[in-house]
Amino acid sequence: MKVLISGGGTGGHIYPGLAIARGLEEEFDDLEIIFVGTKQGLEADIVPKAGYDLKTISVQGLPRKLSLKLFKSILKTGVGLIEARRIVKNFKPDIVIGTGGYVCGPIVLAAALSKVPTLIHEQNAYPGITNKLLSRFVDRIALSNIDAKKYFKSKEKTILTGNPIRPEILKKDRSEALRDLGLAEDKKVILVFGGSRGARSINQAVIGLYPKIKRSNLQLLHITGKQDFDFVIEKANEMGIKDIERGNIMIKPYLYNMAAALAVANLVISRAGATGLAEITACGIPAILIPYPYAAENHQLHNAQSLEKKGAAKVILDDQLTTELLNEFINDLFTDQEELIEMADASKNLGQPEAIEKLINLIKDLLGV
Ligand SMILES: CC(=O)N[C@H]1[C@@H](OP(=O)(O)OP(=O)(O)OC[C@H]2O[C@@H](n3ccc(=O)[nH]c3=O)[C@H](O)[C@@H]2O)O[C@H](CO)[C@@H](O)[C@@H]1O
Repeated sequence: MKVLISGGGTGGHIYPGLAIARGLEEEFDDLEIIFVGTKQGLEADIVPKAGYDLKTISVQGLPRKLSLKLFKSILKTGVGLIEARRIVKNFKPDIVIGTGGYVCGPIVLAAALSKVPTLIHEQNAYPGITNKLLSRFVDRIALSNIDAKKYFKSKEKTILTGNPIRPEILKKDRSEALRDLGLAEDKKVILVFGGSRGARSINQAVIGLYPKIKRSNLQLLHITGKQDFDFVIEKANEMGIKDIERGNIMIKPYLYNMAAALAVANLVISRAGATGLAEITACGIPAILIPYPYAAENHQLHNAQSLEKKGAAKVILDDQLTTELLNEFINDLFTDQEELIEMADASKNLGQPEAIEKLINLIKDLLGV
């Protein structure tokens, strides 16, 4: 069976595609999978590292305003559509799956026009523009959140599946993960990450925690995002925290082994992207969430509040984030372990580890196998 998966731009769109690929591999023996993305998106780095072939097309997001840039983008999308048609014609997929990001536009459209079965997956309660446009052409629209349904005209095509998690995330053993990461067995771990690209405001507030964490019996695994890594290291050096791989603080630009990080985390501090939250809850980790304030329709605030309401997370607004406030939250949570345990239970209750199975069943239905 040949499967073409497209999703790109940020990790939140790519990892659900990788989860589907892994899920299909567990189900089918005779499988050929390729991914389609752009050279500029994070997929160009992540997908080959995950062991899959990535074909690229030239496409870029359309600016909302009338401008020369809009004209150029339309032209590029036209070229992308020709490239996408060629890929579909040559690869002859049995199904094409889009997991969001503008790169899915040409490839899923080219497949639908060639009568190849198509499925798109929407991670957010507020759908992305590409998925909204594609919804008219595709066979099925898988949703992570039922709130997204109202935004799609073809409601009969929608089906609630949840957000698929890479199977390795659910299987990772904590002791093995601690060894993989080089962290100590006897200290609790706080995992910090600002989505797939990092978050400057979170990094700045977390840097302020270093001196205290250094002296505490907590360990900090701080994933800064590639852009901020040098800046964070410089600040750490200025604070005299040179031995960054030892004194309770580990700083990384990006982690390809997120399964290990999630297996060891006793608390997560992060943005509130839908894919990250699906992983955090599937692993039952309590969280302090700082939603990205400029996400479309403020959907990260919506994501974060739905965890907060169920007792799985604390929410700090980006403009109120300070080292002192973070410190206070961390102190309270690690002093009152009972609350941390309750939050972990609430988080676990929200997790949907079965989402991957639902998606695989949907794919099987579409293929009639
Ligand atoms: C700014 C913005 O609009 N962000 C959107 C983007 O977030 P973003 O791309 O940041 O996605 P998420 O936070 O949802 O997920 C991050 C993903 O990257 C992985 N990861 C992260 C860091 C790392 O070092 N290694 C690693 O593997 C995580 O395990 C997770 O799978 O897509 C999400 C899903 O459509 C949306 O909900 C977010 O609102």
